[in-house]
Amino acid sequence: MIPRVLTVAGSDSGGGAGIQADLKTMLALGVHGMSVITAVTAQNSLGVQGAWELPVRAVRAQYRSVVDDIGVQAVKTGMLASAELVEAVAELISGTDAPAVVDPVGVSKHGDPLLAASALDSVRTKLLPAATVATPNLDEVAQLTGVRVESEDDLRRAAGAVLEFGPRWVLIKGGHLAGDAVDLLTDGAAEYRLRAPRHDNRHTHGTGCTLASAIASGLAKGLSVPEAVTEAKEYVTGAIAGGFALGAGIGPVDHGWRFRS
Ligand SMILES: Nc1ncnc2c1ncn2[C@@H]1O[C@H](COP(=O)(O)OP(=O)(O)O)[C@@H](O)[C@H]1O
Ligand SMILES: Cc1ncc(COP(=O)(O)OP(=O)(O)O)c(N)n1
Repeated sequence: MIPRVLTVAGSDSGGGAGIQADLKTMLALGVHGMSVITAVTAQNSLGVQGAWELPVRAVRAQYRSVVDDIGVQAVKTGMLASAELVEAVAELISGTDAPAVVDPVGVSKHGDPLLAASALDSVRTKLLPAATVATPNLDEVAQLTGVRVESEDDLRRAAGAVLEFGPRWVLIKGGHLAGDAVDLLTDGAAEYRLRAPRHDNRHTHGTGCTLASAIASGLAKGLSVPEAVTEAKEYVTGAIAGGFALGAGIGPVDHGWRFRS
């Protein structure tokens, strides 16, 4: 049977990040993608013009509809907007027998907030402990732990600080550093550095969502965490190489790059 992956995230009207990026990634990687929408954003290549979260009961209902009938082999979480939604989703994924990839989305590439400041504590104490893999970027690491990553040498310290909150694995995304795009994956014992050449392409909208969804897709297929992250890194690197100049600002990555080569 086709592996089934559920994304619990916000909608990006521009189609580059959020639910739209997740479902495109899942299609490209050969799994059946399903969605629980937590919030709707009015968003394009220039930023986020508006955001509206859904009631907790609407999120719970979507989740139950999917999990209780269709079933899931992996869950990915993205934009959760508020403390109430973070806590509800943490409870839902904790009660589901499937690995969870938690992308602790804080702000968009343009600096627009996608999570209330009052929700940070719930992310630390409820959501991260429920994660099989947490995938913070450097801004999210700083927000959650206070650790500022200035160079590749700081990645291990950042990973240690996130692991303190209880995820089984952490992938620190070094995409915002200069030089090669280096990410660090560790469970506190094993450590992997995933390195890719930096593509000089400003059209990188949706990189984090794409990477996390690709990891969830690999886990749903039965890959180990290091295998799933390695395959996901290759996929997101190809998507960034093909990023589209759509709109006047930062365009989306190319989720369909493998269909074009
Ligand atoms: N210009 C780039 N070239 C190659 N890889 C990149 C580039 N920018 C980001 N990445 C990679 O994309 C993935 C997502 O990272 P990042 O952009 O930091 O996440 P986020 O979208 O959450 O800010 C990581 O694997 C990172 O190393
Ligand atoms: C609805 C929504 N969810 C998440 C994000 C952030 O996505 P990310 O992949 O980190 O991409 P950038 O915003 O950093 O380009 C979002 N923008 N919208």
